[in-house]
Amino acid sequence: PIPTGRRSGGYPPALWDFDTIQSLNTEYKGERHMRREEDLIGQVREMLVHEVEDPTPQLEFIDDLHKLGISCHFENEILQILKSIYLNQNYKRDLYSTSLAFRLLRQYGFILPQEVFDCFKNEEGTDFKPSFGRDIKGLLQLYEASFLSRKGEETLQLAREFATKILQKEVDEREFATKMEFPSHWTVQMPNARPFIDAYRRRPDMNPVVLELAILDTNIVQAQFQEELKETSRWWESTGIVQELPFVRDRIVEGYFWTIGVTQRREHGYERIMTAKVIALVTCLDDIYDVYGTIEELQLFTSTIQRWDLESMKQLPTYMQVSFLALHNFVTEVAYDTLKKKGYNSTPYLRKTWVDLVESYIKEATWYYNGYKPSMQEYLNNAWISVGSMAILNHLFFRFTNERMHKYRDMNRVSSNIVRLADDMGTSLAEVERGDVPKAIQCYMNETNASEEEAREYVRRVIQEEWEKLNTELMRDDDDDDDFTLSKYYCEVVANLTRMAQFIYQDGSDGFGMKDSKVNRLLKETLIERYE
Ligand SMILES: CC1=CC[C@H](N(C)C)CC1
Ligand SMILES: [Mg+2]
Ligand SMILES: [Mg+2]
Ligand SMILES: [Mg+2]
Ligand SMILES: [Mg+2]
Repeated sequence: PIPTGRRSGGYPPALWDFDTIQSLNTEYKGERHMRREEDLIGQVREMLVHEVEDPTPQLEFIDDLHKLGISCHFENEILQILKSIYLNQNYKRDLYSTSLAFRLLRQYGFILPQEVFDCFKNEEGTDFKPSFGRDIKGLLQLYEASFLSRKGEETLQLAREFATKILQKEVDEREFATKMEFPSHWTVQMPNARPFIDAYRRRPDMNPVVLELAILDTNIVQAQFQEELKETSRWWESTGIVQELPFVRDRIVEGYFWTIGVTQRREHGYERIMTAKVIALVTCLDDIYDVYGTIEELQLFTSTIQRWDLESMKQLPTYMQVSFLALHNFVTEVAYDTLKKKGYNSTPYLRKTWVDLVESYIKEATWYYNGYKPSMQEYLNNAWISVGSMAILNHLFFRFTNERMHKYRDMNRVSSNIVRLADDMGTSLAEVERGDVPKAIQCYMNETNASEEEAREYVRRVIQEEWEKLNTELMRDDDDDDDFTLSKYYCEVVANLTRMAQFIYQDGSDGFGMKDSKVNRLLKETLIERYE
């Protein structure tokens, strides 16, 4: 056996200490700024009109508002415009306009059929007409639209292949590589808003009122995020986990940053703070099982959590008592808030979430201890749970739906598969190096003798296929929701959690606390530095 326990995860210390976090400040809490923002929102609202001959400029405007991070102020107007385009089918029939309309309509729930692209295909319908190969602007939009495909939509598969083949040659390699990794549909909104504002302000068609609103809004929402981060940091400090478990990743700022990708809606502060706590607890438990606990201690810890009783704690080492009690208190706090808000007791479901998580952890720890190398499928059947996304989704579930659990099962699992694969693409080399169960890349290499690059290519293909399944679930328009809005919010956070994992672990790096990463620069811009 390979002894588990008492290793180091090699994780650098926290980048911000408690006092630094608590001292964060910004002038954008003042009434003056709120009034100016309301005035600018009113002016921009006037620009959103839906009785127009050619809706393409409006579609481009909606796309800009989303990427500038301010679309949430114009939700009703945007839905009105898209609904009228969907009903009147009055978008222009060129490749660019059709592709743009297709993507935005589907993203907002108006499911345009893939047949709208038939007029661009050859007589046999076997491919797109070669003449469209010269329309780079249209091809880029067609490429973007292809990421809205559901299972079995061959025309969109054709569209992606047709566009990719030509764009790879025509468009500057680096720019297209970025587009390949982050098509709009896979791009999370809030952490990317500031780079988009930077680009927008240099555009010849930049609208000064829209720009002023985007700049003001990013500073105002940062003030709100900072207050939520301070509250999260006070909780993290109060658990004493950093003192009692010095080997654990101290990443409360990165954990909170994750949540602004999950939901950027101003009214979801409670959900962001709750999710940041879940991420901190998941990370703490992950490091206990992966790095520090001996196999005997881990077995004891797992049975205490399965029994969920405070009595059996005394058999645990102190560091496990602290983390179990912190977890127990958190679940009690959340269940209490849900009871007050929704009138029912979610404790049994939340408990099961954490029991499922640690049972997936002890399975990996036992595999590692026995030197067992699971097949890719066997590994994933457990690892969609052990990555931790289900802990987040199950806590958010009770805030955003009044539904029965089974309705979202497929969507949850597909999202978690992608989160797991993205996590492994970014972290598994270091984890396996330090000593951890073989992750997706290693499992595939063990199973097929493939090289690491071939394994990464395979994982990227699986992520694409999983997104098609996710799109299929997200666009399922069964109208049995007893509360459509809450269900829409839940579907939104599932898609955004997926996007945020791809963002954090982008280009195969671990953005969760590696200070020189692009992710950390965007974190500082979004949470710490004011935007000039
Ligand atoms: C969704 C999610 C995935 C993996 C993260 N790591 C850091 C444990 C925690 C949150
Ligand atoms: Mg780990
Ligand atoms: Mg782990
Ligand atoms: Mg992990
Ligand atoms: Mg990992």
